Amino acid sequence: MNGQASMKIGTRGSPLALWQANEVKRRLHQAHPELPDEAVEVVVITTTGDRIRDRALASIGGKGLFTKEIEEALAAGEIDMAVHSMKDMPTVLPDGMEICCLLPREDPRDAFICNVAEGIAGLPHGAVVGTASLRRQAQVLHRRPDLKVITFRGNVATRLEKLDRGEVAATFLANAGLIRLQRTERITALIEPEEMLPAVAQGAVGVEIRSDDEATRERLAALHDTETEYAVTAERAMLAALDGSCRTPIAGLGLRQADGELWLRAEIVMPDGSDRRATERRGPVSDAFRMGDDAGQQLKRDAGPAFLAEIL
Ligand SMILES: NCc1[nH]cc(CCC(=O)O)c1CC(=O)O
Repeated sequence: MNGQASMKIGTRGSPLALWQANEVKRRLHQAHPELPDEAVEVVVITTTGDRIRDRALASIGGKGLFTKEIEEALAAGEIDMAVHSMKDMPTVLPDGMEICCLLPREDPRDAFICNVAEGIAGLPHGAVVGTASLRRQAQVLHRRPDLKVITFRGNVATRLEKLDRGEVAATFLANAGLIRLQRTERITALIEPEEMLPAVAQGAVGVEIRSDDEATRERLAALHDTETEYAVTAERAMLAALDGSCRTPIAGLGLRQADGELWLRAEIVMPDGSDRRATERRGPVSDAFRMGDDAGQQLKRDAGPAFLAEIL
């Protein structure tokens, strides 16, 4: 930071994004108590993804719908850092940008929210489930081919209202988001990874900077969580090997085991639930990237061109 200029944190304006940006601000002040409150400023940036409300994001295609405008502001020096849900981050960042900091990961599990059943298995035959996530759609249809999945967008509050109006029997949301927005009272059940493997990097918040901005990098170093880095590195390497994104039916979760090894599980599922490929790896955390890349390559080989054409 030079002179009197404040550090600017760029973020989307959704309640969840704002919470995450303010959490980075809070942690910056905690790590650097000498920083006055006004030295760190949260700047809201509207993205293409925020403007599109009426269509399934998956049908629009293109990566980085929620990151493009924010990265442009970062490149232009209008902001000094961008706070993102790592789940929504493309695997390839623009030249000159990097994620230098990951906050300690929140619970990566999905939450099942429903007014008529205790879990997926208890849903009535043919029940309607709402989700905007191709991954959740594919996974729930794989388990329950009789269910009907409809596209379900909007922020957390909007989705819960639609559920209460009976538009759908159930929906899924990331537990991490519900915890951050203090809406966990709406959770019917948390879904174990064995039942529904979460999205790559779900629950992880990352901070992106310009690679040449040493001052901001140093400030953020105190906030970085290496445990989160191991898991997210393996998961994102797997996603990158498949050339996937948060809009593809790909799931992955790295967990540190009691013996210190990293355990990575990964799966790809046909959007209609009709087919699934899964693999796992165990190894030292120093191999996180290689394990993820290897798992992704294997899923690619196992699936073959026809399967891949359906999911990418
Ligand atoms: N794609 C939207 C999105 N991006 C991150 C989260 C939740 C928070 C997180 O995973 O860190 C959500 C909402 C959801 O999937 O329920």
